[in-house]
Amino acid sequence: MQEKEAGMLGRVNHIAIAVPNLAAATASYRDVLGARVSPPQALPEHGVTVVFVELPNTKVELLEPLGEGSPIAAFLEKSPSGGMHHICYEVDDILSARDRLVAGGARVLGDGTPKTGAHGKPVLFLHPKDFFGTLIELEEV
Ligand SMILES: CC[C@@H](C(=O)O)C(=O)SCCNC(=O)CCNC(=O)[C@H](O)C(C)(C)COP(=O)(O)OP(=O)(O)OC[C@H]1O[C@@H](n2cnc3c(N)ncnc32)[C@H](O)[C@@H]1OP(=O)(O)O
Ligand SMILES: [Co+2]
Repeated sequence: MQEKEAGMLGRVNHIAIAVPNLAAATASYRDVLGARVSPPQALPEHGVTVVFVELPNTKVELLEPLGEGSPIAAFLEKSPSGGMHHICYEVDDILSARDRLVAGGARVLGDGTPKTGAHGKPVLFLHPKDFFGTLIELEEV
């Protein structure tokens, strides 16, 4: 895979954890870990409902499946108690990042057209098999 141009990735926007029960996970982060947690956002176009745990230097996204055909259903079948699901890096220009990654041999999931993510920004996903078993999300900020 071609070396990515230096400086393509910005901050870690969030680390995502898939959970079987979002209300229980929210209560645990709020009441046991003492964290500030946003209200749930249902995102049917992504097949998930999410909350964000607000941290000083980044966020944790807790997500549970929403509706039929959720992209995280199979993940939770394999890991019924939940698990680390993806890491989201910020990029300045998601289309140029996509084109550079595809030119370098990486697989962009879906048809390569960015979707609007939980923060109302364009997002794309890169196949976990291309990045050491880690699902990568890119969010344009
Ligand atoms: C809230 C909106 C947005 C935001 O703004 O933050 C989001 O975060 S939405 C989050 C949910 N949406 C997505 O995850 C979209 C991208 N994901 C997908 O398209 C799929 O999950 C997938 C990556 C294609 C996997 O789909 P799955 O049905 O599990 O396919 P397979 O069972 O064939 O898996 C293939 C292979 O990949 C391994 N895998 C699956 N998920 C992950 C993961 N999260 N991390 C690492 N590896 C993963 C899976 O185990 C298979 O491996 P093998 O069994 O070794 O082949
Ligand atoms: Co995400």
